[in-house]
Amino acid sequence: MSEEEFQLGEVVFSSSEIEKKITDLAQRLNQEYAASRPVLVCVLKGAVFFAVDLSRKLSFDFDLEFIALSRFRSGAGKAVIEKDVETELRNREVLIVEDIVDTGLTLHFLINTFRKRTLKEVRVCTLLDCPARRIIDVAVDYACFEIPDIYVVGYGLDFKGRFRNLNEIRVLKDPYGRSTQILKQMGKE
Ligand SMILES: O=P(O)(O)OC[C@H]1O[C@H](OP(=O)(O)OP(=O)(O)O)[C@H](O)[C@@H]1O
Ligand code: HPA
Ligand SMILES: [Mg+2]
Repeated sequence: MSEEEFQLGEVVFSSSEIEKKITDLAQRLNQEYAASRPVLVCVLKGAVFFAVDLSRKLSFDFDLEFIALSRFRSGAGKAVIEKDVETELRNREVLIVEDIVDTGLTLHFLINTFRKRTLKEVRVCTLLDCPARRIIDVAVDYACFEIPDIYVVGYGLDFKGRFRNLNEIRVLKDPYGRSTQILKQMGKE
C-alpha cells in the first residue's frame, strides 16, 4: 500500500486522557521508587515526549539517559546501538521508557542489554502496549494504555518521520477502514 493511501484517522487517546494516565503512572512510580535513584532510559526518538512529560511529574531522584538503536524489523538482522547511555549502569536500577511495545523485539534487545550491565532490576514503562502484535515474549511492568492491532501516530509516534508533534494519538487508517472497525470494538466510536 502506498503512503498516499494512508489517512490520519480518529483520535484514539486525547491529550487529556494521555495526561491523566501519565499522572497516574507517575504517582505509582513515586511510591515504588521513593527510596531509590533509578536510571530512566528513554528510547529515541518516539519515547521522548512521554519521557519528558512523565519525568516532570516524578518526585524521586533519577538520572535521565537516552539510547538510540538502528532500525530493525520483524527479526531481520540484529539491533545495533547507535547512541548509548552515558551513565555507568552497574548496580543501578534501570527503568526503560518506551512509547510503544509492538513486536517486542526492541524491548527484548534492551532488557537483555541492560541486564548484562546491572545486577539490579530492569523494569519497563510504556505509553502504549500492543500485545496482539507480539512476536517475542517481553515483560512490561507499567503500561498506560493497551491497544489492539492498529497503527497509531502522534505524541512521539511517527509514520515515516511524520506526525510525532500531534498532541493526541490518532489512528493511521487504511482506505478499507479496518482500523475504524477495531476502534468501534474498543468503544471509541
Ligand atoms: O516492539 P517493536 O516492534 O520493536 O516496536 C516498538 C519500537 O518501534 C518504534 O521505534 P522505531 O524503531 O520506529 O524508532 P523511533 O522511536 O525513532 O520512531 C517505537 O518507538 C518502539 O521503540
Ligand atoms: O503503531 C505504531 N505507530 C508508530 N510507530 C510504531 N512502531 C511500532 N508500532 C507503531
Ligand atoms: Mg522507538
